[in-house]
Parts: sequence; structure tokens; C-alpha cells
Amino acid sequence: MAEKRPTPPDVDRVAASRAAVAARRARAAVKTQIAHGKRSALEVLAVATESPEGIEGRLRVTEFLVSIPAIGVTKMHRIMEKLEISPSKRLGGLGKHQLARLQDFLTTRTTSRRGESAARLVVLAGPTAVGKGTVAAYIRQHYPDVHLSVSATTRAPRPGETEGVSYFFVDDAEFDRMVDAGELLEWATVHNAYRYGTPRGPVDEALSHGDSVLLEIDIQGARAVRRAMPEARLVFLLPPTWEELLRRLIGRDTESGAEQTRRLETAKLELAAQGEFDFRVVNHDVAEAAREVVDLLNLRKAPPLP
Ligand SMILES: Nc1nc2c(ncn2[C@@H]2O[C@H](COP(=O)(O)OP(=O)(O)O)[C@@H](O)[C@H]2O)c(=O)[nH]1
Ligand SMILES: Nc1ncnc2c1ncn2[C@@H]1O[C@H](COP(=O)(O)OP(=O)(O)O)[C@@H](O)[C@H]1O
Repeated sequence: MAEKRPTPPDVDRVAASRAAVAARRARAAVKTQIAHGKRSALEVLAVATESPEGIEGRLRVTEFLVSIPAIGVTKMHRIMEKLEISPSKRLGGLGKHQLARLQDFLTTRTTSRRGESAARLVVLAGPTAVGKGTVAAYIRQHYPDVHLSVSATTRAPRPGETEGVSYFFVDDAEFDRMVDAGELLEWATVHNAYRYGTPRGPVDEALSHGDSVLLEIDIQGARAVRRAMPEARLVFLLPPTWEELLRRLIGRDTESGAEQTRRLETAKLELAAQGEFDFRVVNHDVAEAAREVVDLLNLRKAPPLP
């Protein structure tokens, strides 16, 4: 008797089940790569976010977490609860807040597991004209091992500023998009004028590679980072005296008289917030203040350039 030939629906079913087996194998391979430290969990998550329908995107969060060394099933359930993610979720189907929580969890875990010599996230904030930008620029020039975060801003470039080095200069629509996509670790409207925000990806990436990261941001931003990443060290830069702060603001000569008066009012409020910070550094001398900030970054290789 002639063998029964598969009918088209059978052919479809066979092809579908072969594809399902291949996809399962591919997902298992990704889990093995994570388990053996060949790929970082943060990197796999980044790929999943970019292609939700790809292999990484189709991984369930539960199986993703248990493939990370030292996370067993019990711990995984605790983490899922804490992050408020349901067990049926796949990496590619996470909401933006769930994704942000999972990224922050993984970054914190990577950093804290490296112990005392771990890469650090340090936030440098302080009142207007205290010298934050000057100290950050000194660090950029003399301590190339520090990853200095480049913010996005809606303000226009000033003469001498370079796209991607000073800031990423974006328009309002692009800034809205970055906020909606959860791409910013924090953002704020500064001096009642323009919006500034810290792109999350480069910070996560640098920390996951063991690099120390410095954010030079305003005080609202520092508070937001504290909420998102409690392990960050918050440093408050202080002027030697109030009179010196006035001298620096006026001497900089970048604001009108009215704007200077308004900024000084804000500066009083900002100085009152210094108690919320973990460390205070007085900016008497730029090189000295920079060294104190860098000391808090726990660099693996610390020597400054001459
Ligand atoms: N929250 C937040 N503040 C930022 C960020 N980037 C810069 N800032 C702050 O924005 C303020 C204005 O910066 P900028 O326009 O460069 O200089 P200024 O006008 O000379 O103070 C400073 O207080 C910075 O610390 C950021 O990503 N997030
Ligand atoms: N340690 C310092 N001693 C003297 N002047 C300083 C010092 N640090 C910064 N300045 C000057 O103070 C002014 C304000 O510094 P800036 O870096 O623009 O402040 P911020 O970024 O905090 O608003 C600039 O003119 C800068 O050259």
C-alpha cells in the first residue's frame, strides 16, 4: 500500500515544530553563554530590547535570571516580585519601567559583586558657578580612565562646544522620545530653561565593563540617580565661601545680571541640600578638588596624567 503523503497542513505543522525546536535550542545557547560568563546579562538584555522578536527577546525573564550565576529559582522569584514582573513575561515584552528596573538591578548587582574595588558611579553636583564643569573638564583631561557621561540637552551649543563631547544637542521632540523610550537614567529642567538628561545605555555599559563613571549633573538629577541607583556616591562641590561663589558667577560673565540674581537664589536652596550628599568636596583648587572626586571613583588604574 502506498505510504500516506503528508498533507499541506501536516507539512506546516512539521515545519513549525522544527522551527520551535531550533528556537528553543538557540535560547538554550544564549542561557549557556550567560551562565558561563561569555555574554553579560546586560548585553543580552540590550539585544532583546532592540529586537523583541529575536532569540534574546523571546527569552522569558525567569529563565534569563536563573541562567545568571548565583541566581537560583528561589532568588529568581524574589527578584521577579521585587521588580514587579510577572513570570510569563519575555525580555522583549517588558514595559519601559520594568525594563528600567531590571537594568538597574543588573547594574547594581554587577557593581556590588565586584566588592570594594568595584567600578563606581559618582555624581558630582553643587550650586551654580561652584566649578562643576571646570572640575569635570580637568578630570576628563587628566584621568582618561574615568568615563565621563555625556548628557543630552535641549539647549543650543555654545561656541567651542562639540556634539557628543560637551553634550548631545537634541530638539524637544527627540528629548521627548528619549524620555518615553526610557533611555534616560534621569532628566531635569535646569534653571527653569532647558532639559538635560543622562543617557542610560553608556552608563550601564561602562559599569558592566568595570569602568568608573562620573555624572556632572544638577541637584534634582542627583536625587533621581539616588532613587534609581542607591549604590551611587553623591558628591557635593562647595565653594570656599559664599563671596567666592559670587565672584565666580560674576567673573564667568555668561549670564545677565537678572539671571545671576535668580541663580544665586537657587544656589542658596541648593547649598541647603548638601546634607543629602554622601561626600562634600570644597573647590579651593581645581586639581585638588578633581583628585578628591577621583579618589571616590575607585579606579582600577588611578595615576593621573601629568
Ligand atoms: N539633571 C541633569 N542636569 C544636568 C545634566 N547635564 C548637565 N546638567 C546640569 O545643567 C546645568 C547647566 O549646564 P550648562 O548649560 O552646561 O552650564 P551653565 O549654564 O554654565 O550652568 C548644570 O548645573 C549641569 O550640572 C544632566 O544630564 N542631568
Ligand atoms: N577652584 C577654582 N578657583 C577659581 N576659579 C574657579 C575654580 N573652579 C572654577 N572656577 C571658575 O568659576 C567659574 C564657574 O565655573 P564653572 O565650572 O562654569 O561652574 P559650574 O559648572 O558649577 O556652573 C568659571 O569662570 C571657572 O573658571
